[in-house]
Amino acid sequence: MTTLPDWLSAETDDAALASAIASMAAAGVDIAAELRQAPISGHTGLAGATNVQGEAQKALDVISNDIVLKHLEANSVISILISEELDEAVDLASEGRFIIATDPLDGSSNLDVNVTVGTIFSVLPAEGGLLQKGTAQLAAGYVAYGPATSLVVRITGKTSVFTLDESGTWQLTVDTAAIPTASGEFAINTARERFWDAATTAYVSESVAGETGPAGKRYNMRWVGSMVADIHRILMRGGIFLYPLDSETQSKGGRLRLLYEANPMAWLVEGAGGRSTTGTQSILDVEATGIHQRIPVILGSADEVARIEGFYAR
Ligand SMILES: O=P(O)(O)OC[C@H]1O[C@](O)(COP(=O)(O)O)[C@@H](O)[C@@H]1O
Ligand SMILES: [Mg+2]
Ligand SMILES: [Mg+2]
Repeated sequence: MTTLPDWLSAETDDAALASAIASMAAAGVDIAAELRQAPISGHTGLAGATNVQGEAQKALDVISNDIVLKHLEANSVISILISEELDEAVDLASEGRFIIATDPLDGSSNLDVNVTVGTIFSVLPAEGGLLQKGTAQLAAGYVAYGPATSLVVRITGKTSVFTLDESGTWQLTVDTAAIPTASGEFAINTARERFWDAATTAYVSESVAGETGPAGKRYNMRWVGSMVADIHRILMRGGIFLYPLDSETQSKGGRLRLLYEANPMAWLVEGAGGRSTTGTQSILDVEATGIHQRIPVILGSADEVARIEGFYAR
């Protein structure tokens, strides 16, 4: 049995980096325990506050953020925490070497219906400052709280998947995730069609036309509404996830956040042989201009990402 500590020591000689990842994995174990009890403890509802993005916080958004903060405060290698739920970056250990950017609870609109949610994190070098490109990441990961609790993690090599066992140990269940190059599954919120740009409209209508259209192949559509769940499906069996820039999100720059949603997911998807783009450039090359910056996100099977890039290039 390969456990997370074995994997970490095989993937990096940097014990401090390994401990930063282990702290996020430990936070995931605690958040999983909260989520299992949430309908009983009554924590699925609103917290009564809004975050810096103007979104109503769920009680579990706040609880998950507090759990992450507790684990990171206890680890002297962590210098700064950036979180979806915190307006400003939080200074932790002054000598710490790493910044963690996190979405402590992704997909929280799915909490009251018992559908998979997640915790996403990115590890950056402290010396690079708050605003770094995705290419500067030292590691990234997410925890998916579904029928099984999964931890997906990558330092700079392969993307691996762990499953939480009954004793609270992360056991390696997929050594090297490999996203199939070709796929017939796309994920997009089609209720936003009236806001889409020409490239997105063309990509989706060609997909929906299936084997009788120009794509010459049948497609299926899936949209969980939790990015972690949609990306986990793509990591395990291929597909493409799209939250493109549209006329409604244009003024904000997009819907999803660069530092703690797009960058870590792009890091993991690319480690599994998939691709990432905003439509016009690699997500990992986007200059960060704010800790809560939003960007358009397209991720997944290489052939499908290339197909939509073709529409953006026209
Ligand atoms: O409401 P929509 O348009 O379906 O958007 C869903 C997307 O928003 C998110 O819920 C945003 O994340 P948070 O729940 O962390 O705010 C993603 O997980 C998901 O992909
Ligand atoms: Mg999110
Ligand atoms: Mg969130």
